[in-house]
Amino acid sequence: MTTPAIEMDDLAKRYGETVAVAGVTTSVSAGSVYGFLGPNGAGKTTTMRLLTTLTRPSSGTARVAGHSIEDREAVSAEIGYLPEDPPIYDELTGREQLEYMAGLRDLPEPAAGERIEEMLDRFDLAEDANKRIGGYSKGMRQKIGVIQAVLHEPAVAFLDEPTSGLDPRAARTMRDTIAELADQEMTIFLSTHILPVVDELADTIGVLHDGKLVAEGDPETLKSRAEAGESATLEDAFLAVTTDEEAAEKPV
Ligand SMILES: Nc1ncnc2c1ncn2[C@@H]1O[C@H](COP(=O)(O)OP(=O)(O)OP(=O)(O)O)[C@@H](O)[C@H]1O
Repeated sequence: MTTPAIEMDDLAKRYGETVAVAGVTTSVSAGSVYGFLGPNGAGKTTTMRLLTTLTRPSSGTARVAGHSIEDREAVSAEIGYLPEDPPIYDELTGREQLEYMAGLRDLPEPAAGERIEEMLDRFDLAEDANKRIGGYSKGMRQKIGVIQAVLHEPAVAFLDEPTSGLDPRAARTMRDTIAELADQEMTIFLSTHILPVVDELADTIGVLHDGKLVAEGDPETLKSRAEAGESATLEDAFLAVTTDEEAAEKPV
């Protein structure tokens, strides 16, 4: 059996009184797409920040690409991360930003340059690549953010709402690209509120609610658990497992 790309063991994070992640234990197979769902405030971003070593757990452990998240340097070398607000410089052009990232990652030339051009082309950015990012639309910034997260072909890519701000054509390109990267054995940890995206791409879905993993399985299994029967959608399944039972049981 191959080592999982991500392993979490009772991973938890508290901010004062707030329990953001309440002890999550699971693993993600290498080369798979893991769809990470949950209502606002469920703890998805915090989990991704823990796995990408941007914040340290209050308790519990995790391993990413075989390295403990305590070893920031080792994990960083193996991952790419698209956060909600991608770190890009307004004063650079799109091409310069990607070249800068390739430099930080020590990517060899000419392969790096070729990959940058291929990605710019794929995301319809070639014509604007020499313009400053400061003048880019939200969708164009998002494309640069995603490209720089996967440019170095990391073992594991953490993508937070990768289709955010994208028009339908660009969103299609994004979904195709994610599927292609997974085919090339990249593990994709995908957090989004857009359920059809997860339904289409994810091999496994995990649903976080109040910091706890309340459901996990492949899309079809999750749907079959929803009460709506055979016609159940992922939305039905999501709503079923994230309803706050205490609140629902309270008399009105
Ligand atoms: N730096 C922080 N300091 C204090 N509380 C925080 C911090 N980061 C997150 N939290 C709290 O932890 C909980 C989980 O937040 P998190 O951002 O991880 O949720 P999320 O699932 O990503 O939500 P969304 O879907 O809205 O992005 C929330 O109650 C949030 O207020």
